[in-house]
Amino acid sequence: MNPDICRERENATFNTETLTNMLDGSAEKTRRRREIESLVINDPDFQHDDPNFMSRSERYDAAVKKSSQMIMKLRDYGISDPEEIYFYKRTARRTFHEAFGLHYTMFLPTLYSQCTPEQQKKWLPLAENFKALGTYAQTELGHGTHIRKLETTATYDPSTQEFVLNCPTVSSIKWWPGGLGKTSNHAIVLAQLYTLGKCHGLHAFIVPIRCMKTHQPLPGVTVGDIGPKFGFEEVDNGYLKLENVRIPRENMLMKYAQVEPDGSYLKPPSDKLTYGTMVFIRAMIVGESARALSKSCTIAIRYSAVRHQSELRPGEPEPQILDYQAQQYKLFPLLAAAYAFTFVGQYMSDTYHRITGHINQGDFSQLPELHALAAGLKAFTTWTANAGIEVCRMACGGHGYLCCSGLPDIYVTFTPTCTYEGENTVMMLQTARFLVKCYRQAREGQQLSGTVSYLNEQQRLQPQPVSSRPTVVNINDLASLVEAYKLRAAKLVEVAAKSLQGELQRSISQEDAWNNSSIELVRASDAHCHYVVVELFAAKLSEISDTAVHSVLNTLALLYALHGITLNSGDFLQLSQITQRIKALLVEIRPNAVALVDSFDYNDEMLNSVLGRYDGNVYESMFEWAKRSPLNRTEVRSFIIFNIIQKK
Ligand SMILES: CCCCCCCCCCCCCCCCCCCCCC(=O)SCCNC(=O)CCNC(=O)[C@H](O)C(C)(C)COP(=O)(O)OP(=O)(O)OC[C@H]1O[C@@H](n2cnc3c(N)ncnc32)[C@H](O)[C@@H]1OP(=O)(O)O
Ligand SMILES: Cc1cc2nc3c(=O)[nH]c(=O)nc-3n(C[C@H](O)[C@H](O)[C@H](O)COP(=O)(O)OP(=O)(O)OC[C@H]3O[C@@H](n4cnc5c(N)ncnc54)[C@H](O)[C@@H]3O)c2cc1C
Repeated sequence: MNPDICRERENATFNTETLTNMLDGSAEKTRRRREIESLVINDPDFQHDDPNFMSRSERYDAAVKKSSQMIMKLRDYGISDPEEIYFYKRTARRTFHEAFGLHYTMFLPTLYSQCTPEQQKKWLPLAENFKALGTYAQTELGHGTHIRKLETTATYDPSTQEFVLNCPTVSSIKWWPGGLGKTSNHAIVLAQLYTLGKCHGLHAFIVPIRCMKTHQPLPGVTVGDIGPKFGFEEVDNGYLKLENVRIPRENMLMKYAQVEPDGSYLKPPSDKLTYGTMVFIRAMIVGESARALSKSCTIAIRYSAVRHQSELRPGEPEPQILDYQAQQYKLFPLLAAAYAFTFVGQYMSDTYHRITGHINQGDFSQLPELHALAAGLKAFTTWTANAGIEVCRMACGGHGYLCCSGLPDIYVTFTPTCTYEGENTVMMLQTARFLVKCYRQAREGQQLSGTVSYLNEQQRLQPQPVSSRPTVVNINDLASLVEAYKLRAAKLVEVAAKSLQGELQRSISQEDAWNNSSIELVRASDAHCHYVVVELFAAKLSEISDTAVHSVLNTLALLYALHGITLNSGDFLQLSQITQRIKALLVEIRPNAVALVDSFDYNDEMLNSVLGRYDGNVYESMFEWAKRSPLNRTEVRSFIIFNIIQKK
């Protein structure tokens, strides 16, 4: 064990186990999570080669093998609780995606949420037993964001009681779905429904694409892999062209909208229910942001504790790079964000399950808020985490650029979360749409509840000009900082609403007014989400009874809130003390930095980083890793070089 890292742990002011238990929910939950993780870590079947030394095809094959092994083993162990399955899989996957990822994250959830009981009876046993291996095929070459314009059609033929599916143009070819290229034999296809000559918009259909016996593409189906990408090398994101593919009427997901045998159409209670799976994944991605950022911080902070570089004082030994204020300023606000997002992720998951419970009972009243919250927080947390991973990588200097640091893999695997499941700017604009609507309702005297209830105060604040509103009062008091964020959000929602109003007064169309105000609208959403994160972090503190843990998390929460103010200082009144206070907080956090990342409790196998190793023995491991590079298998690799040298 590296002596520096041992000393860091000895000097921590709190018990890491207590904090880990809190993050997991209880000591028992920590015990069970670790038990599940050790099933993977101690399993010789999961000691695969490092994917970085494999070709793309080898990576895909290994990912398929791993996915099928996971299915068998989960069955053998009798693990069926979704959360426990998730723990098992994320340990086995490590930083990467799994070959059957879309089957779990989108195909199955769509079947659970959008099938009638009869459809569930047919499809769930097939899907849960992996006979029907599925993906979610929505995006087309021409459209990913604006899904109302998708071109794939499903036309009902009452004479045979079938839908006929077609991708009529090049731009309508389905493009991107994970697991579509080579793995899946079924797809949930989103298509424009036509019945009795009328288009009823997007609906979801279960489409068999490959033979369940031979795995060959079915007649009318052209399907394949879209080629190498920025990351996701083990995933066969695919294309799909459907030409007169017939499926039975029962293959339309009919929990909400229905097509009767004679072709008559029954409307759903809300046409946005077809978008339900996207809301689910957006809600879950918030927690994924926390995990990607906490892993990156674990690597960068542990490494910064063992890396010595430069001189602080002449003649003295080189200090740990974690002692440089500039290094702390890069990493500790990210560490604080990782904790904040962990709590926000838990909140988002709870909120999703609570509101979907109401939706299942027929109460759709909270759907708009759920959509706005999931869209906004997905965008807010993925943007921050995405940028933060890169900061962590650069904070490791040159070694951060090596794949064995783990950071490049975390980055390329995480960065598409800013794009998939709703491009982030577009998601922020969806949240803004909700906020502006709420703002107008509040102005009309309606009492708002939930995360937007602060907009009720617009009325009270109305006579005051925006610039004279109170701002940060006490920079050491979290409640006061929450208030400052609340006022900033209220102010920026008002600015956006007024911009819209101003544009409309110039008698331009609603749509153009919206486009001309989109910078203000995105800023309003960003401010709203930032407020929600600070609020939830502060609320979490009130649940913590352990004094030492409370104290260190309070320091992190203050840093998160104050750092956010300095990044957006134009929106707050500038307070000269804030930078000084931030510097003091960095000093406070310094002795606990390693213990705070230890509390995330990532074991070495999951972290997969030579720089972030628990024992801090980074240099020995880097050398061992380098020796395994395929280029080192022979001393003379390229005979071209050899020939050149010989000619000289
Ligand atoms: C911890 C333990 C846990 C245990 C369990 C753990 C298990 C799981 C673990 C999971 C780990 C995670 C990792 C994931 C990795 C997976 C890889 C994923 C791969 C990626 C897959 C994909 O990438 S798959 C394609 C996604 N592709 C989009 O994402 C398209 C975006 N594009 C749109 O989504 C629409 O195009 C867009 C823009 C809204 C406009 O839609 P539009 O034109 O129809 O609507 P308008 O804008 O006109 O709005 C009209 C009104 O609809 C309202 N509204 C709109 N949407 C609504 C909605 N969803 N719900 C309610 N209301 C909605 C709106 O608010 C308006 O309301 P109002 O009128 O009242 O104002
Ligand atoms: C790794 C990966 C996996 C994926 N997996 C799947 C999958 O399994 N299934 C599936 O169906 N899809 C999948 N996708 C596709 C993904 O959902 C889309 O790429 C995503 O929804 C964004 O759509 P787009 O590509 O059309 O971007 P575009 O909408 O073309 O975005 C390009 C730019 O235009 C801007 N823009 C677009 N519309 C607006 C607007 N209204 N206002 C302001 N700015 C706007 C955006 O902000 C962005 O800057 C995947 C994508 C990736 C990268």
